Amino acid sequence: MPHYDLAIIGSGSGNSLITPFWDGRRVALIDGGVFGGTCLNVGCIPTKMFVYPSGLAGVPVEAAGLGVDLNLDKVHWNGIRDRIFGRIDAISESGRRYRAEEQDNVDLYQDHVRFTGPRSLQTATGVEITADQVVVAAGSRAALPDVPGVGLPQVHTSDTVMRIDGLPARVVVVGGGYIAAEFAAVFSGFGSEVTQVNRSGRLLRGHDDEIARRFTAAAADRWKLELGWALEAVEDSGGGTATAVFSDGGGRRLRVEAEIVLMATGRVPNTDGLDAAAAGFDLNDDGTLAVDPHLRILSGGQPLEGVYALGDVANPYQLKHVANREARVVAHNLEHPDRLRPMDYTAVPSAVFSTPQIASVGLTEDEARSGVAAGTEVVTAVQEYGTTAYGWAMEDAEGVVKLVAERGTGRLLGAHILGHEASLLIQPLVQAMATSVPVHQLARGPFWIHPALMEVVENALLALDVEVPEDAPL
Ligand SMILES: Cc1cc2nc3c(=O)[nH]c(=O)nc-3n(C[C@H](O)[C@H](O)[C@H](O)COP(=O)(O)OP(=O)(O)OC[C@H]3O[C@@H](n4cnc5c(N)ncnc54)[C@H](O)[C@@H]3O)c2cc1C
Ligand SMILES: NC(=O)c1ccc[n+]([C@@H]2O[C@H](COP(=O)([O-])OP(=O)(O)OC[C@H]3O[C@@H](n4cnc5c(N)ncnc54)[C@H](O)[C@@H]3O)[C@@H](O)[C@H]2O)c1
Repeated sequence: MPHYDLAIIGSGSGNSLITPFWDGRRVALIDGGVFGGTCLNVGCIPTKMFVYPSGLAGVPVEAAGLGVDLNLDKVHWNGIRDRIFGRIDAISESGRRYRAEEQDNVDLYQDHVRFTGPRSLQTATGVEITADQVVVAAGSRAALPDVPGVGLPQVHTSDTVMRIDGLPARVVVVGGGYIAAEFAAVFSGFGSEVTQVNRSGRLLRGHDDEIARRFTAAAADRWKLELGWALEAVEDSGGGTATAVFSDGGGRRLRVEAEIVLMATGRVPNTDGLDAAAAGFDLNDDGTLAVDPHLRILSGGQPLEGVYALGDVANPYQLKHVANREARVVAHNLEHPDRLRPMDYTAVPSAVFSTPQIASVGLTEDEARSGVAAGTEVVTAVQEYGTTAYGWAMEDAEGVVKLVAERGTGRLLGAHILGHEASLLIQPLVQAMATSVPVHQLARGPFWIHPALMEVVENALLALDVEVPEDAPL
């Protein structure tokens, strides 16, 4: 039975745990899927590599409003696809080869594995592995609705839809979250006829109401949007197409035929395949592994020494930058068991790379108004891109920055941006929240370049009705 100093389940964020510290120590890296995990192979990276050219395909429409006539001649889907995966597949394979063939101290097991105890594992092919320390970085997977027809070849998840052959004429996108928003924009930008169908009456429901409402309206301007329909079944319509059938719960049916039905209905943590019960691991209600602030897995409410979890299998964010930070914390704690460091989740931002783009950090207005300690006053400011000089240059009628702050202290509680490069514009606000810089200091301390689009953030900060100390920068 091979014994290791460290066993890691998952080669996504888990792969980065193998620092030079482990040279000369024995490490087992175990992954039953494609080497490199979700973000590299089927997640953040390929999606954004489709988002960017899809955005370019939309430039003629934007340019026409500014007096520049451009024509879109053709979208080479297969060429784009092959360029993307030509790069990604090579990175995955070279990472795999490095661990499997070039690092003497690392054994790569390309196999599924389950726990037989907190520090003992068994692979699907029967190899028993034990280790002094263990990290579970097993990620999450797409959750498919339990309806007839989900197994049809026309039905895809984000795992498979990026590799299809040829740009589909019609796509049905089921869901109203991140993945639905991004793929609806990608396919519609490239010219597919997209119908997005969502159960509830609003897209991106976890976001601030103002942003979700504006995004829902913006989406309806760009592609067909059907709200308030629950998926009942997918039927084979013959000729390579399928029909997604939805119900409004009151006897009405919606039938949408398309070449591709994309299920973007959430992701579930991969805890079920690990036999967490055999190891005695505690689970949260959402199925993630329960961990302490040092990211040690809990068993009966107590942390297990040297047994850690990180990423989608252990946090509710399902974001790569969160998994990366957790990996740095776990890497430190594995190497310094006598000086454990906690994970800090202050000001976790996220972005939806749709059209328009959305970025967000901290509390929504509703959360702030219901959650902030009694006696503190919440103030908000909404600033449209179109009120700034750069917004005029763009003729922007959609972009908006919404800020939520505490009046007395000037503490920024949340920031929500919809529009061009929202994921970039939000970063100074993330910085301010992470380092506790109050609104008056951020707005008036640094210079803000004129007339950059970033002025919309400066103006939103200045518009917040917070108390400004007398000695604040002018
Ligand atoms: C379409 C899409 C787009 C996304 N875009 C973004 C984005 O723009 N920005 C962002 O921050 N996040 C994005 N995400 C989320 C991001 O990809 C994940 O949060 C991140 O990849 C999670 O990393 P991880 O290390 O926790 O898990 P993963 O990278 O999923 O790694 C887990 C690995 O564990 C392996 N594994 C699981 N169970 C077992 C087992 N029992 N035995 C052996 N191996 C096992 C799997 O094969 C997998 O390779 C996106 C996700 C998707 C699906
Ligand atoms: N840019 C990014 O950071 C990015 C991009 C993509 C994915 N992600 C991560 O991946 C995770 C998963 O993305 P997602 O979009 O699949 O999940 P999500 O949780 O964002 O949205 C799921 C959607 O599916 C709907 N839904 C769930 N079950 C359904 C059913 N049976 N029938 C119809 N609709 C149903 C929900 O109402 C919701 O609108 C996200 O939470 C996100 O953190 C991040």
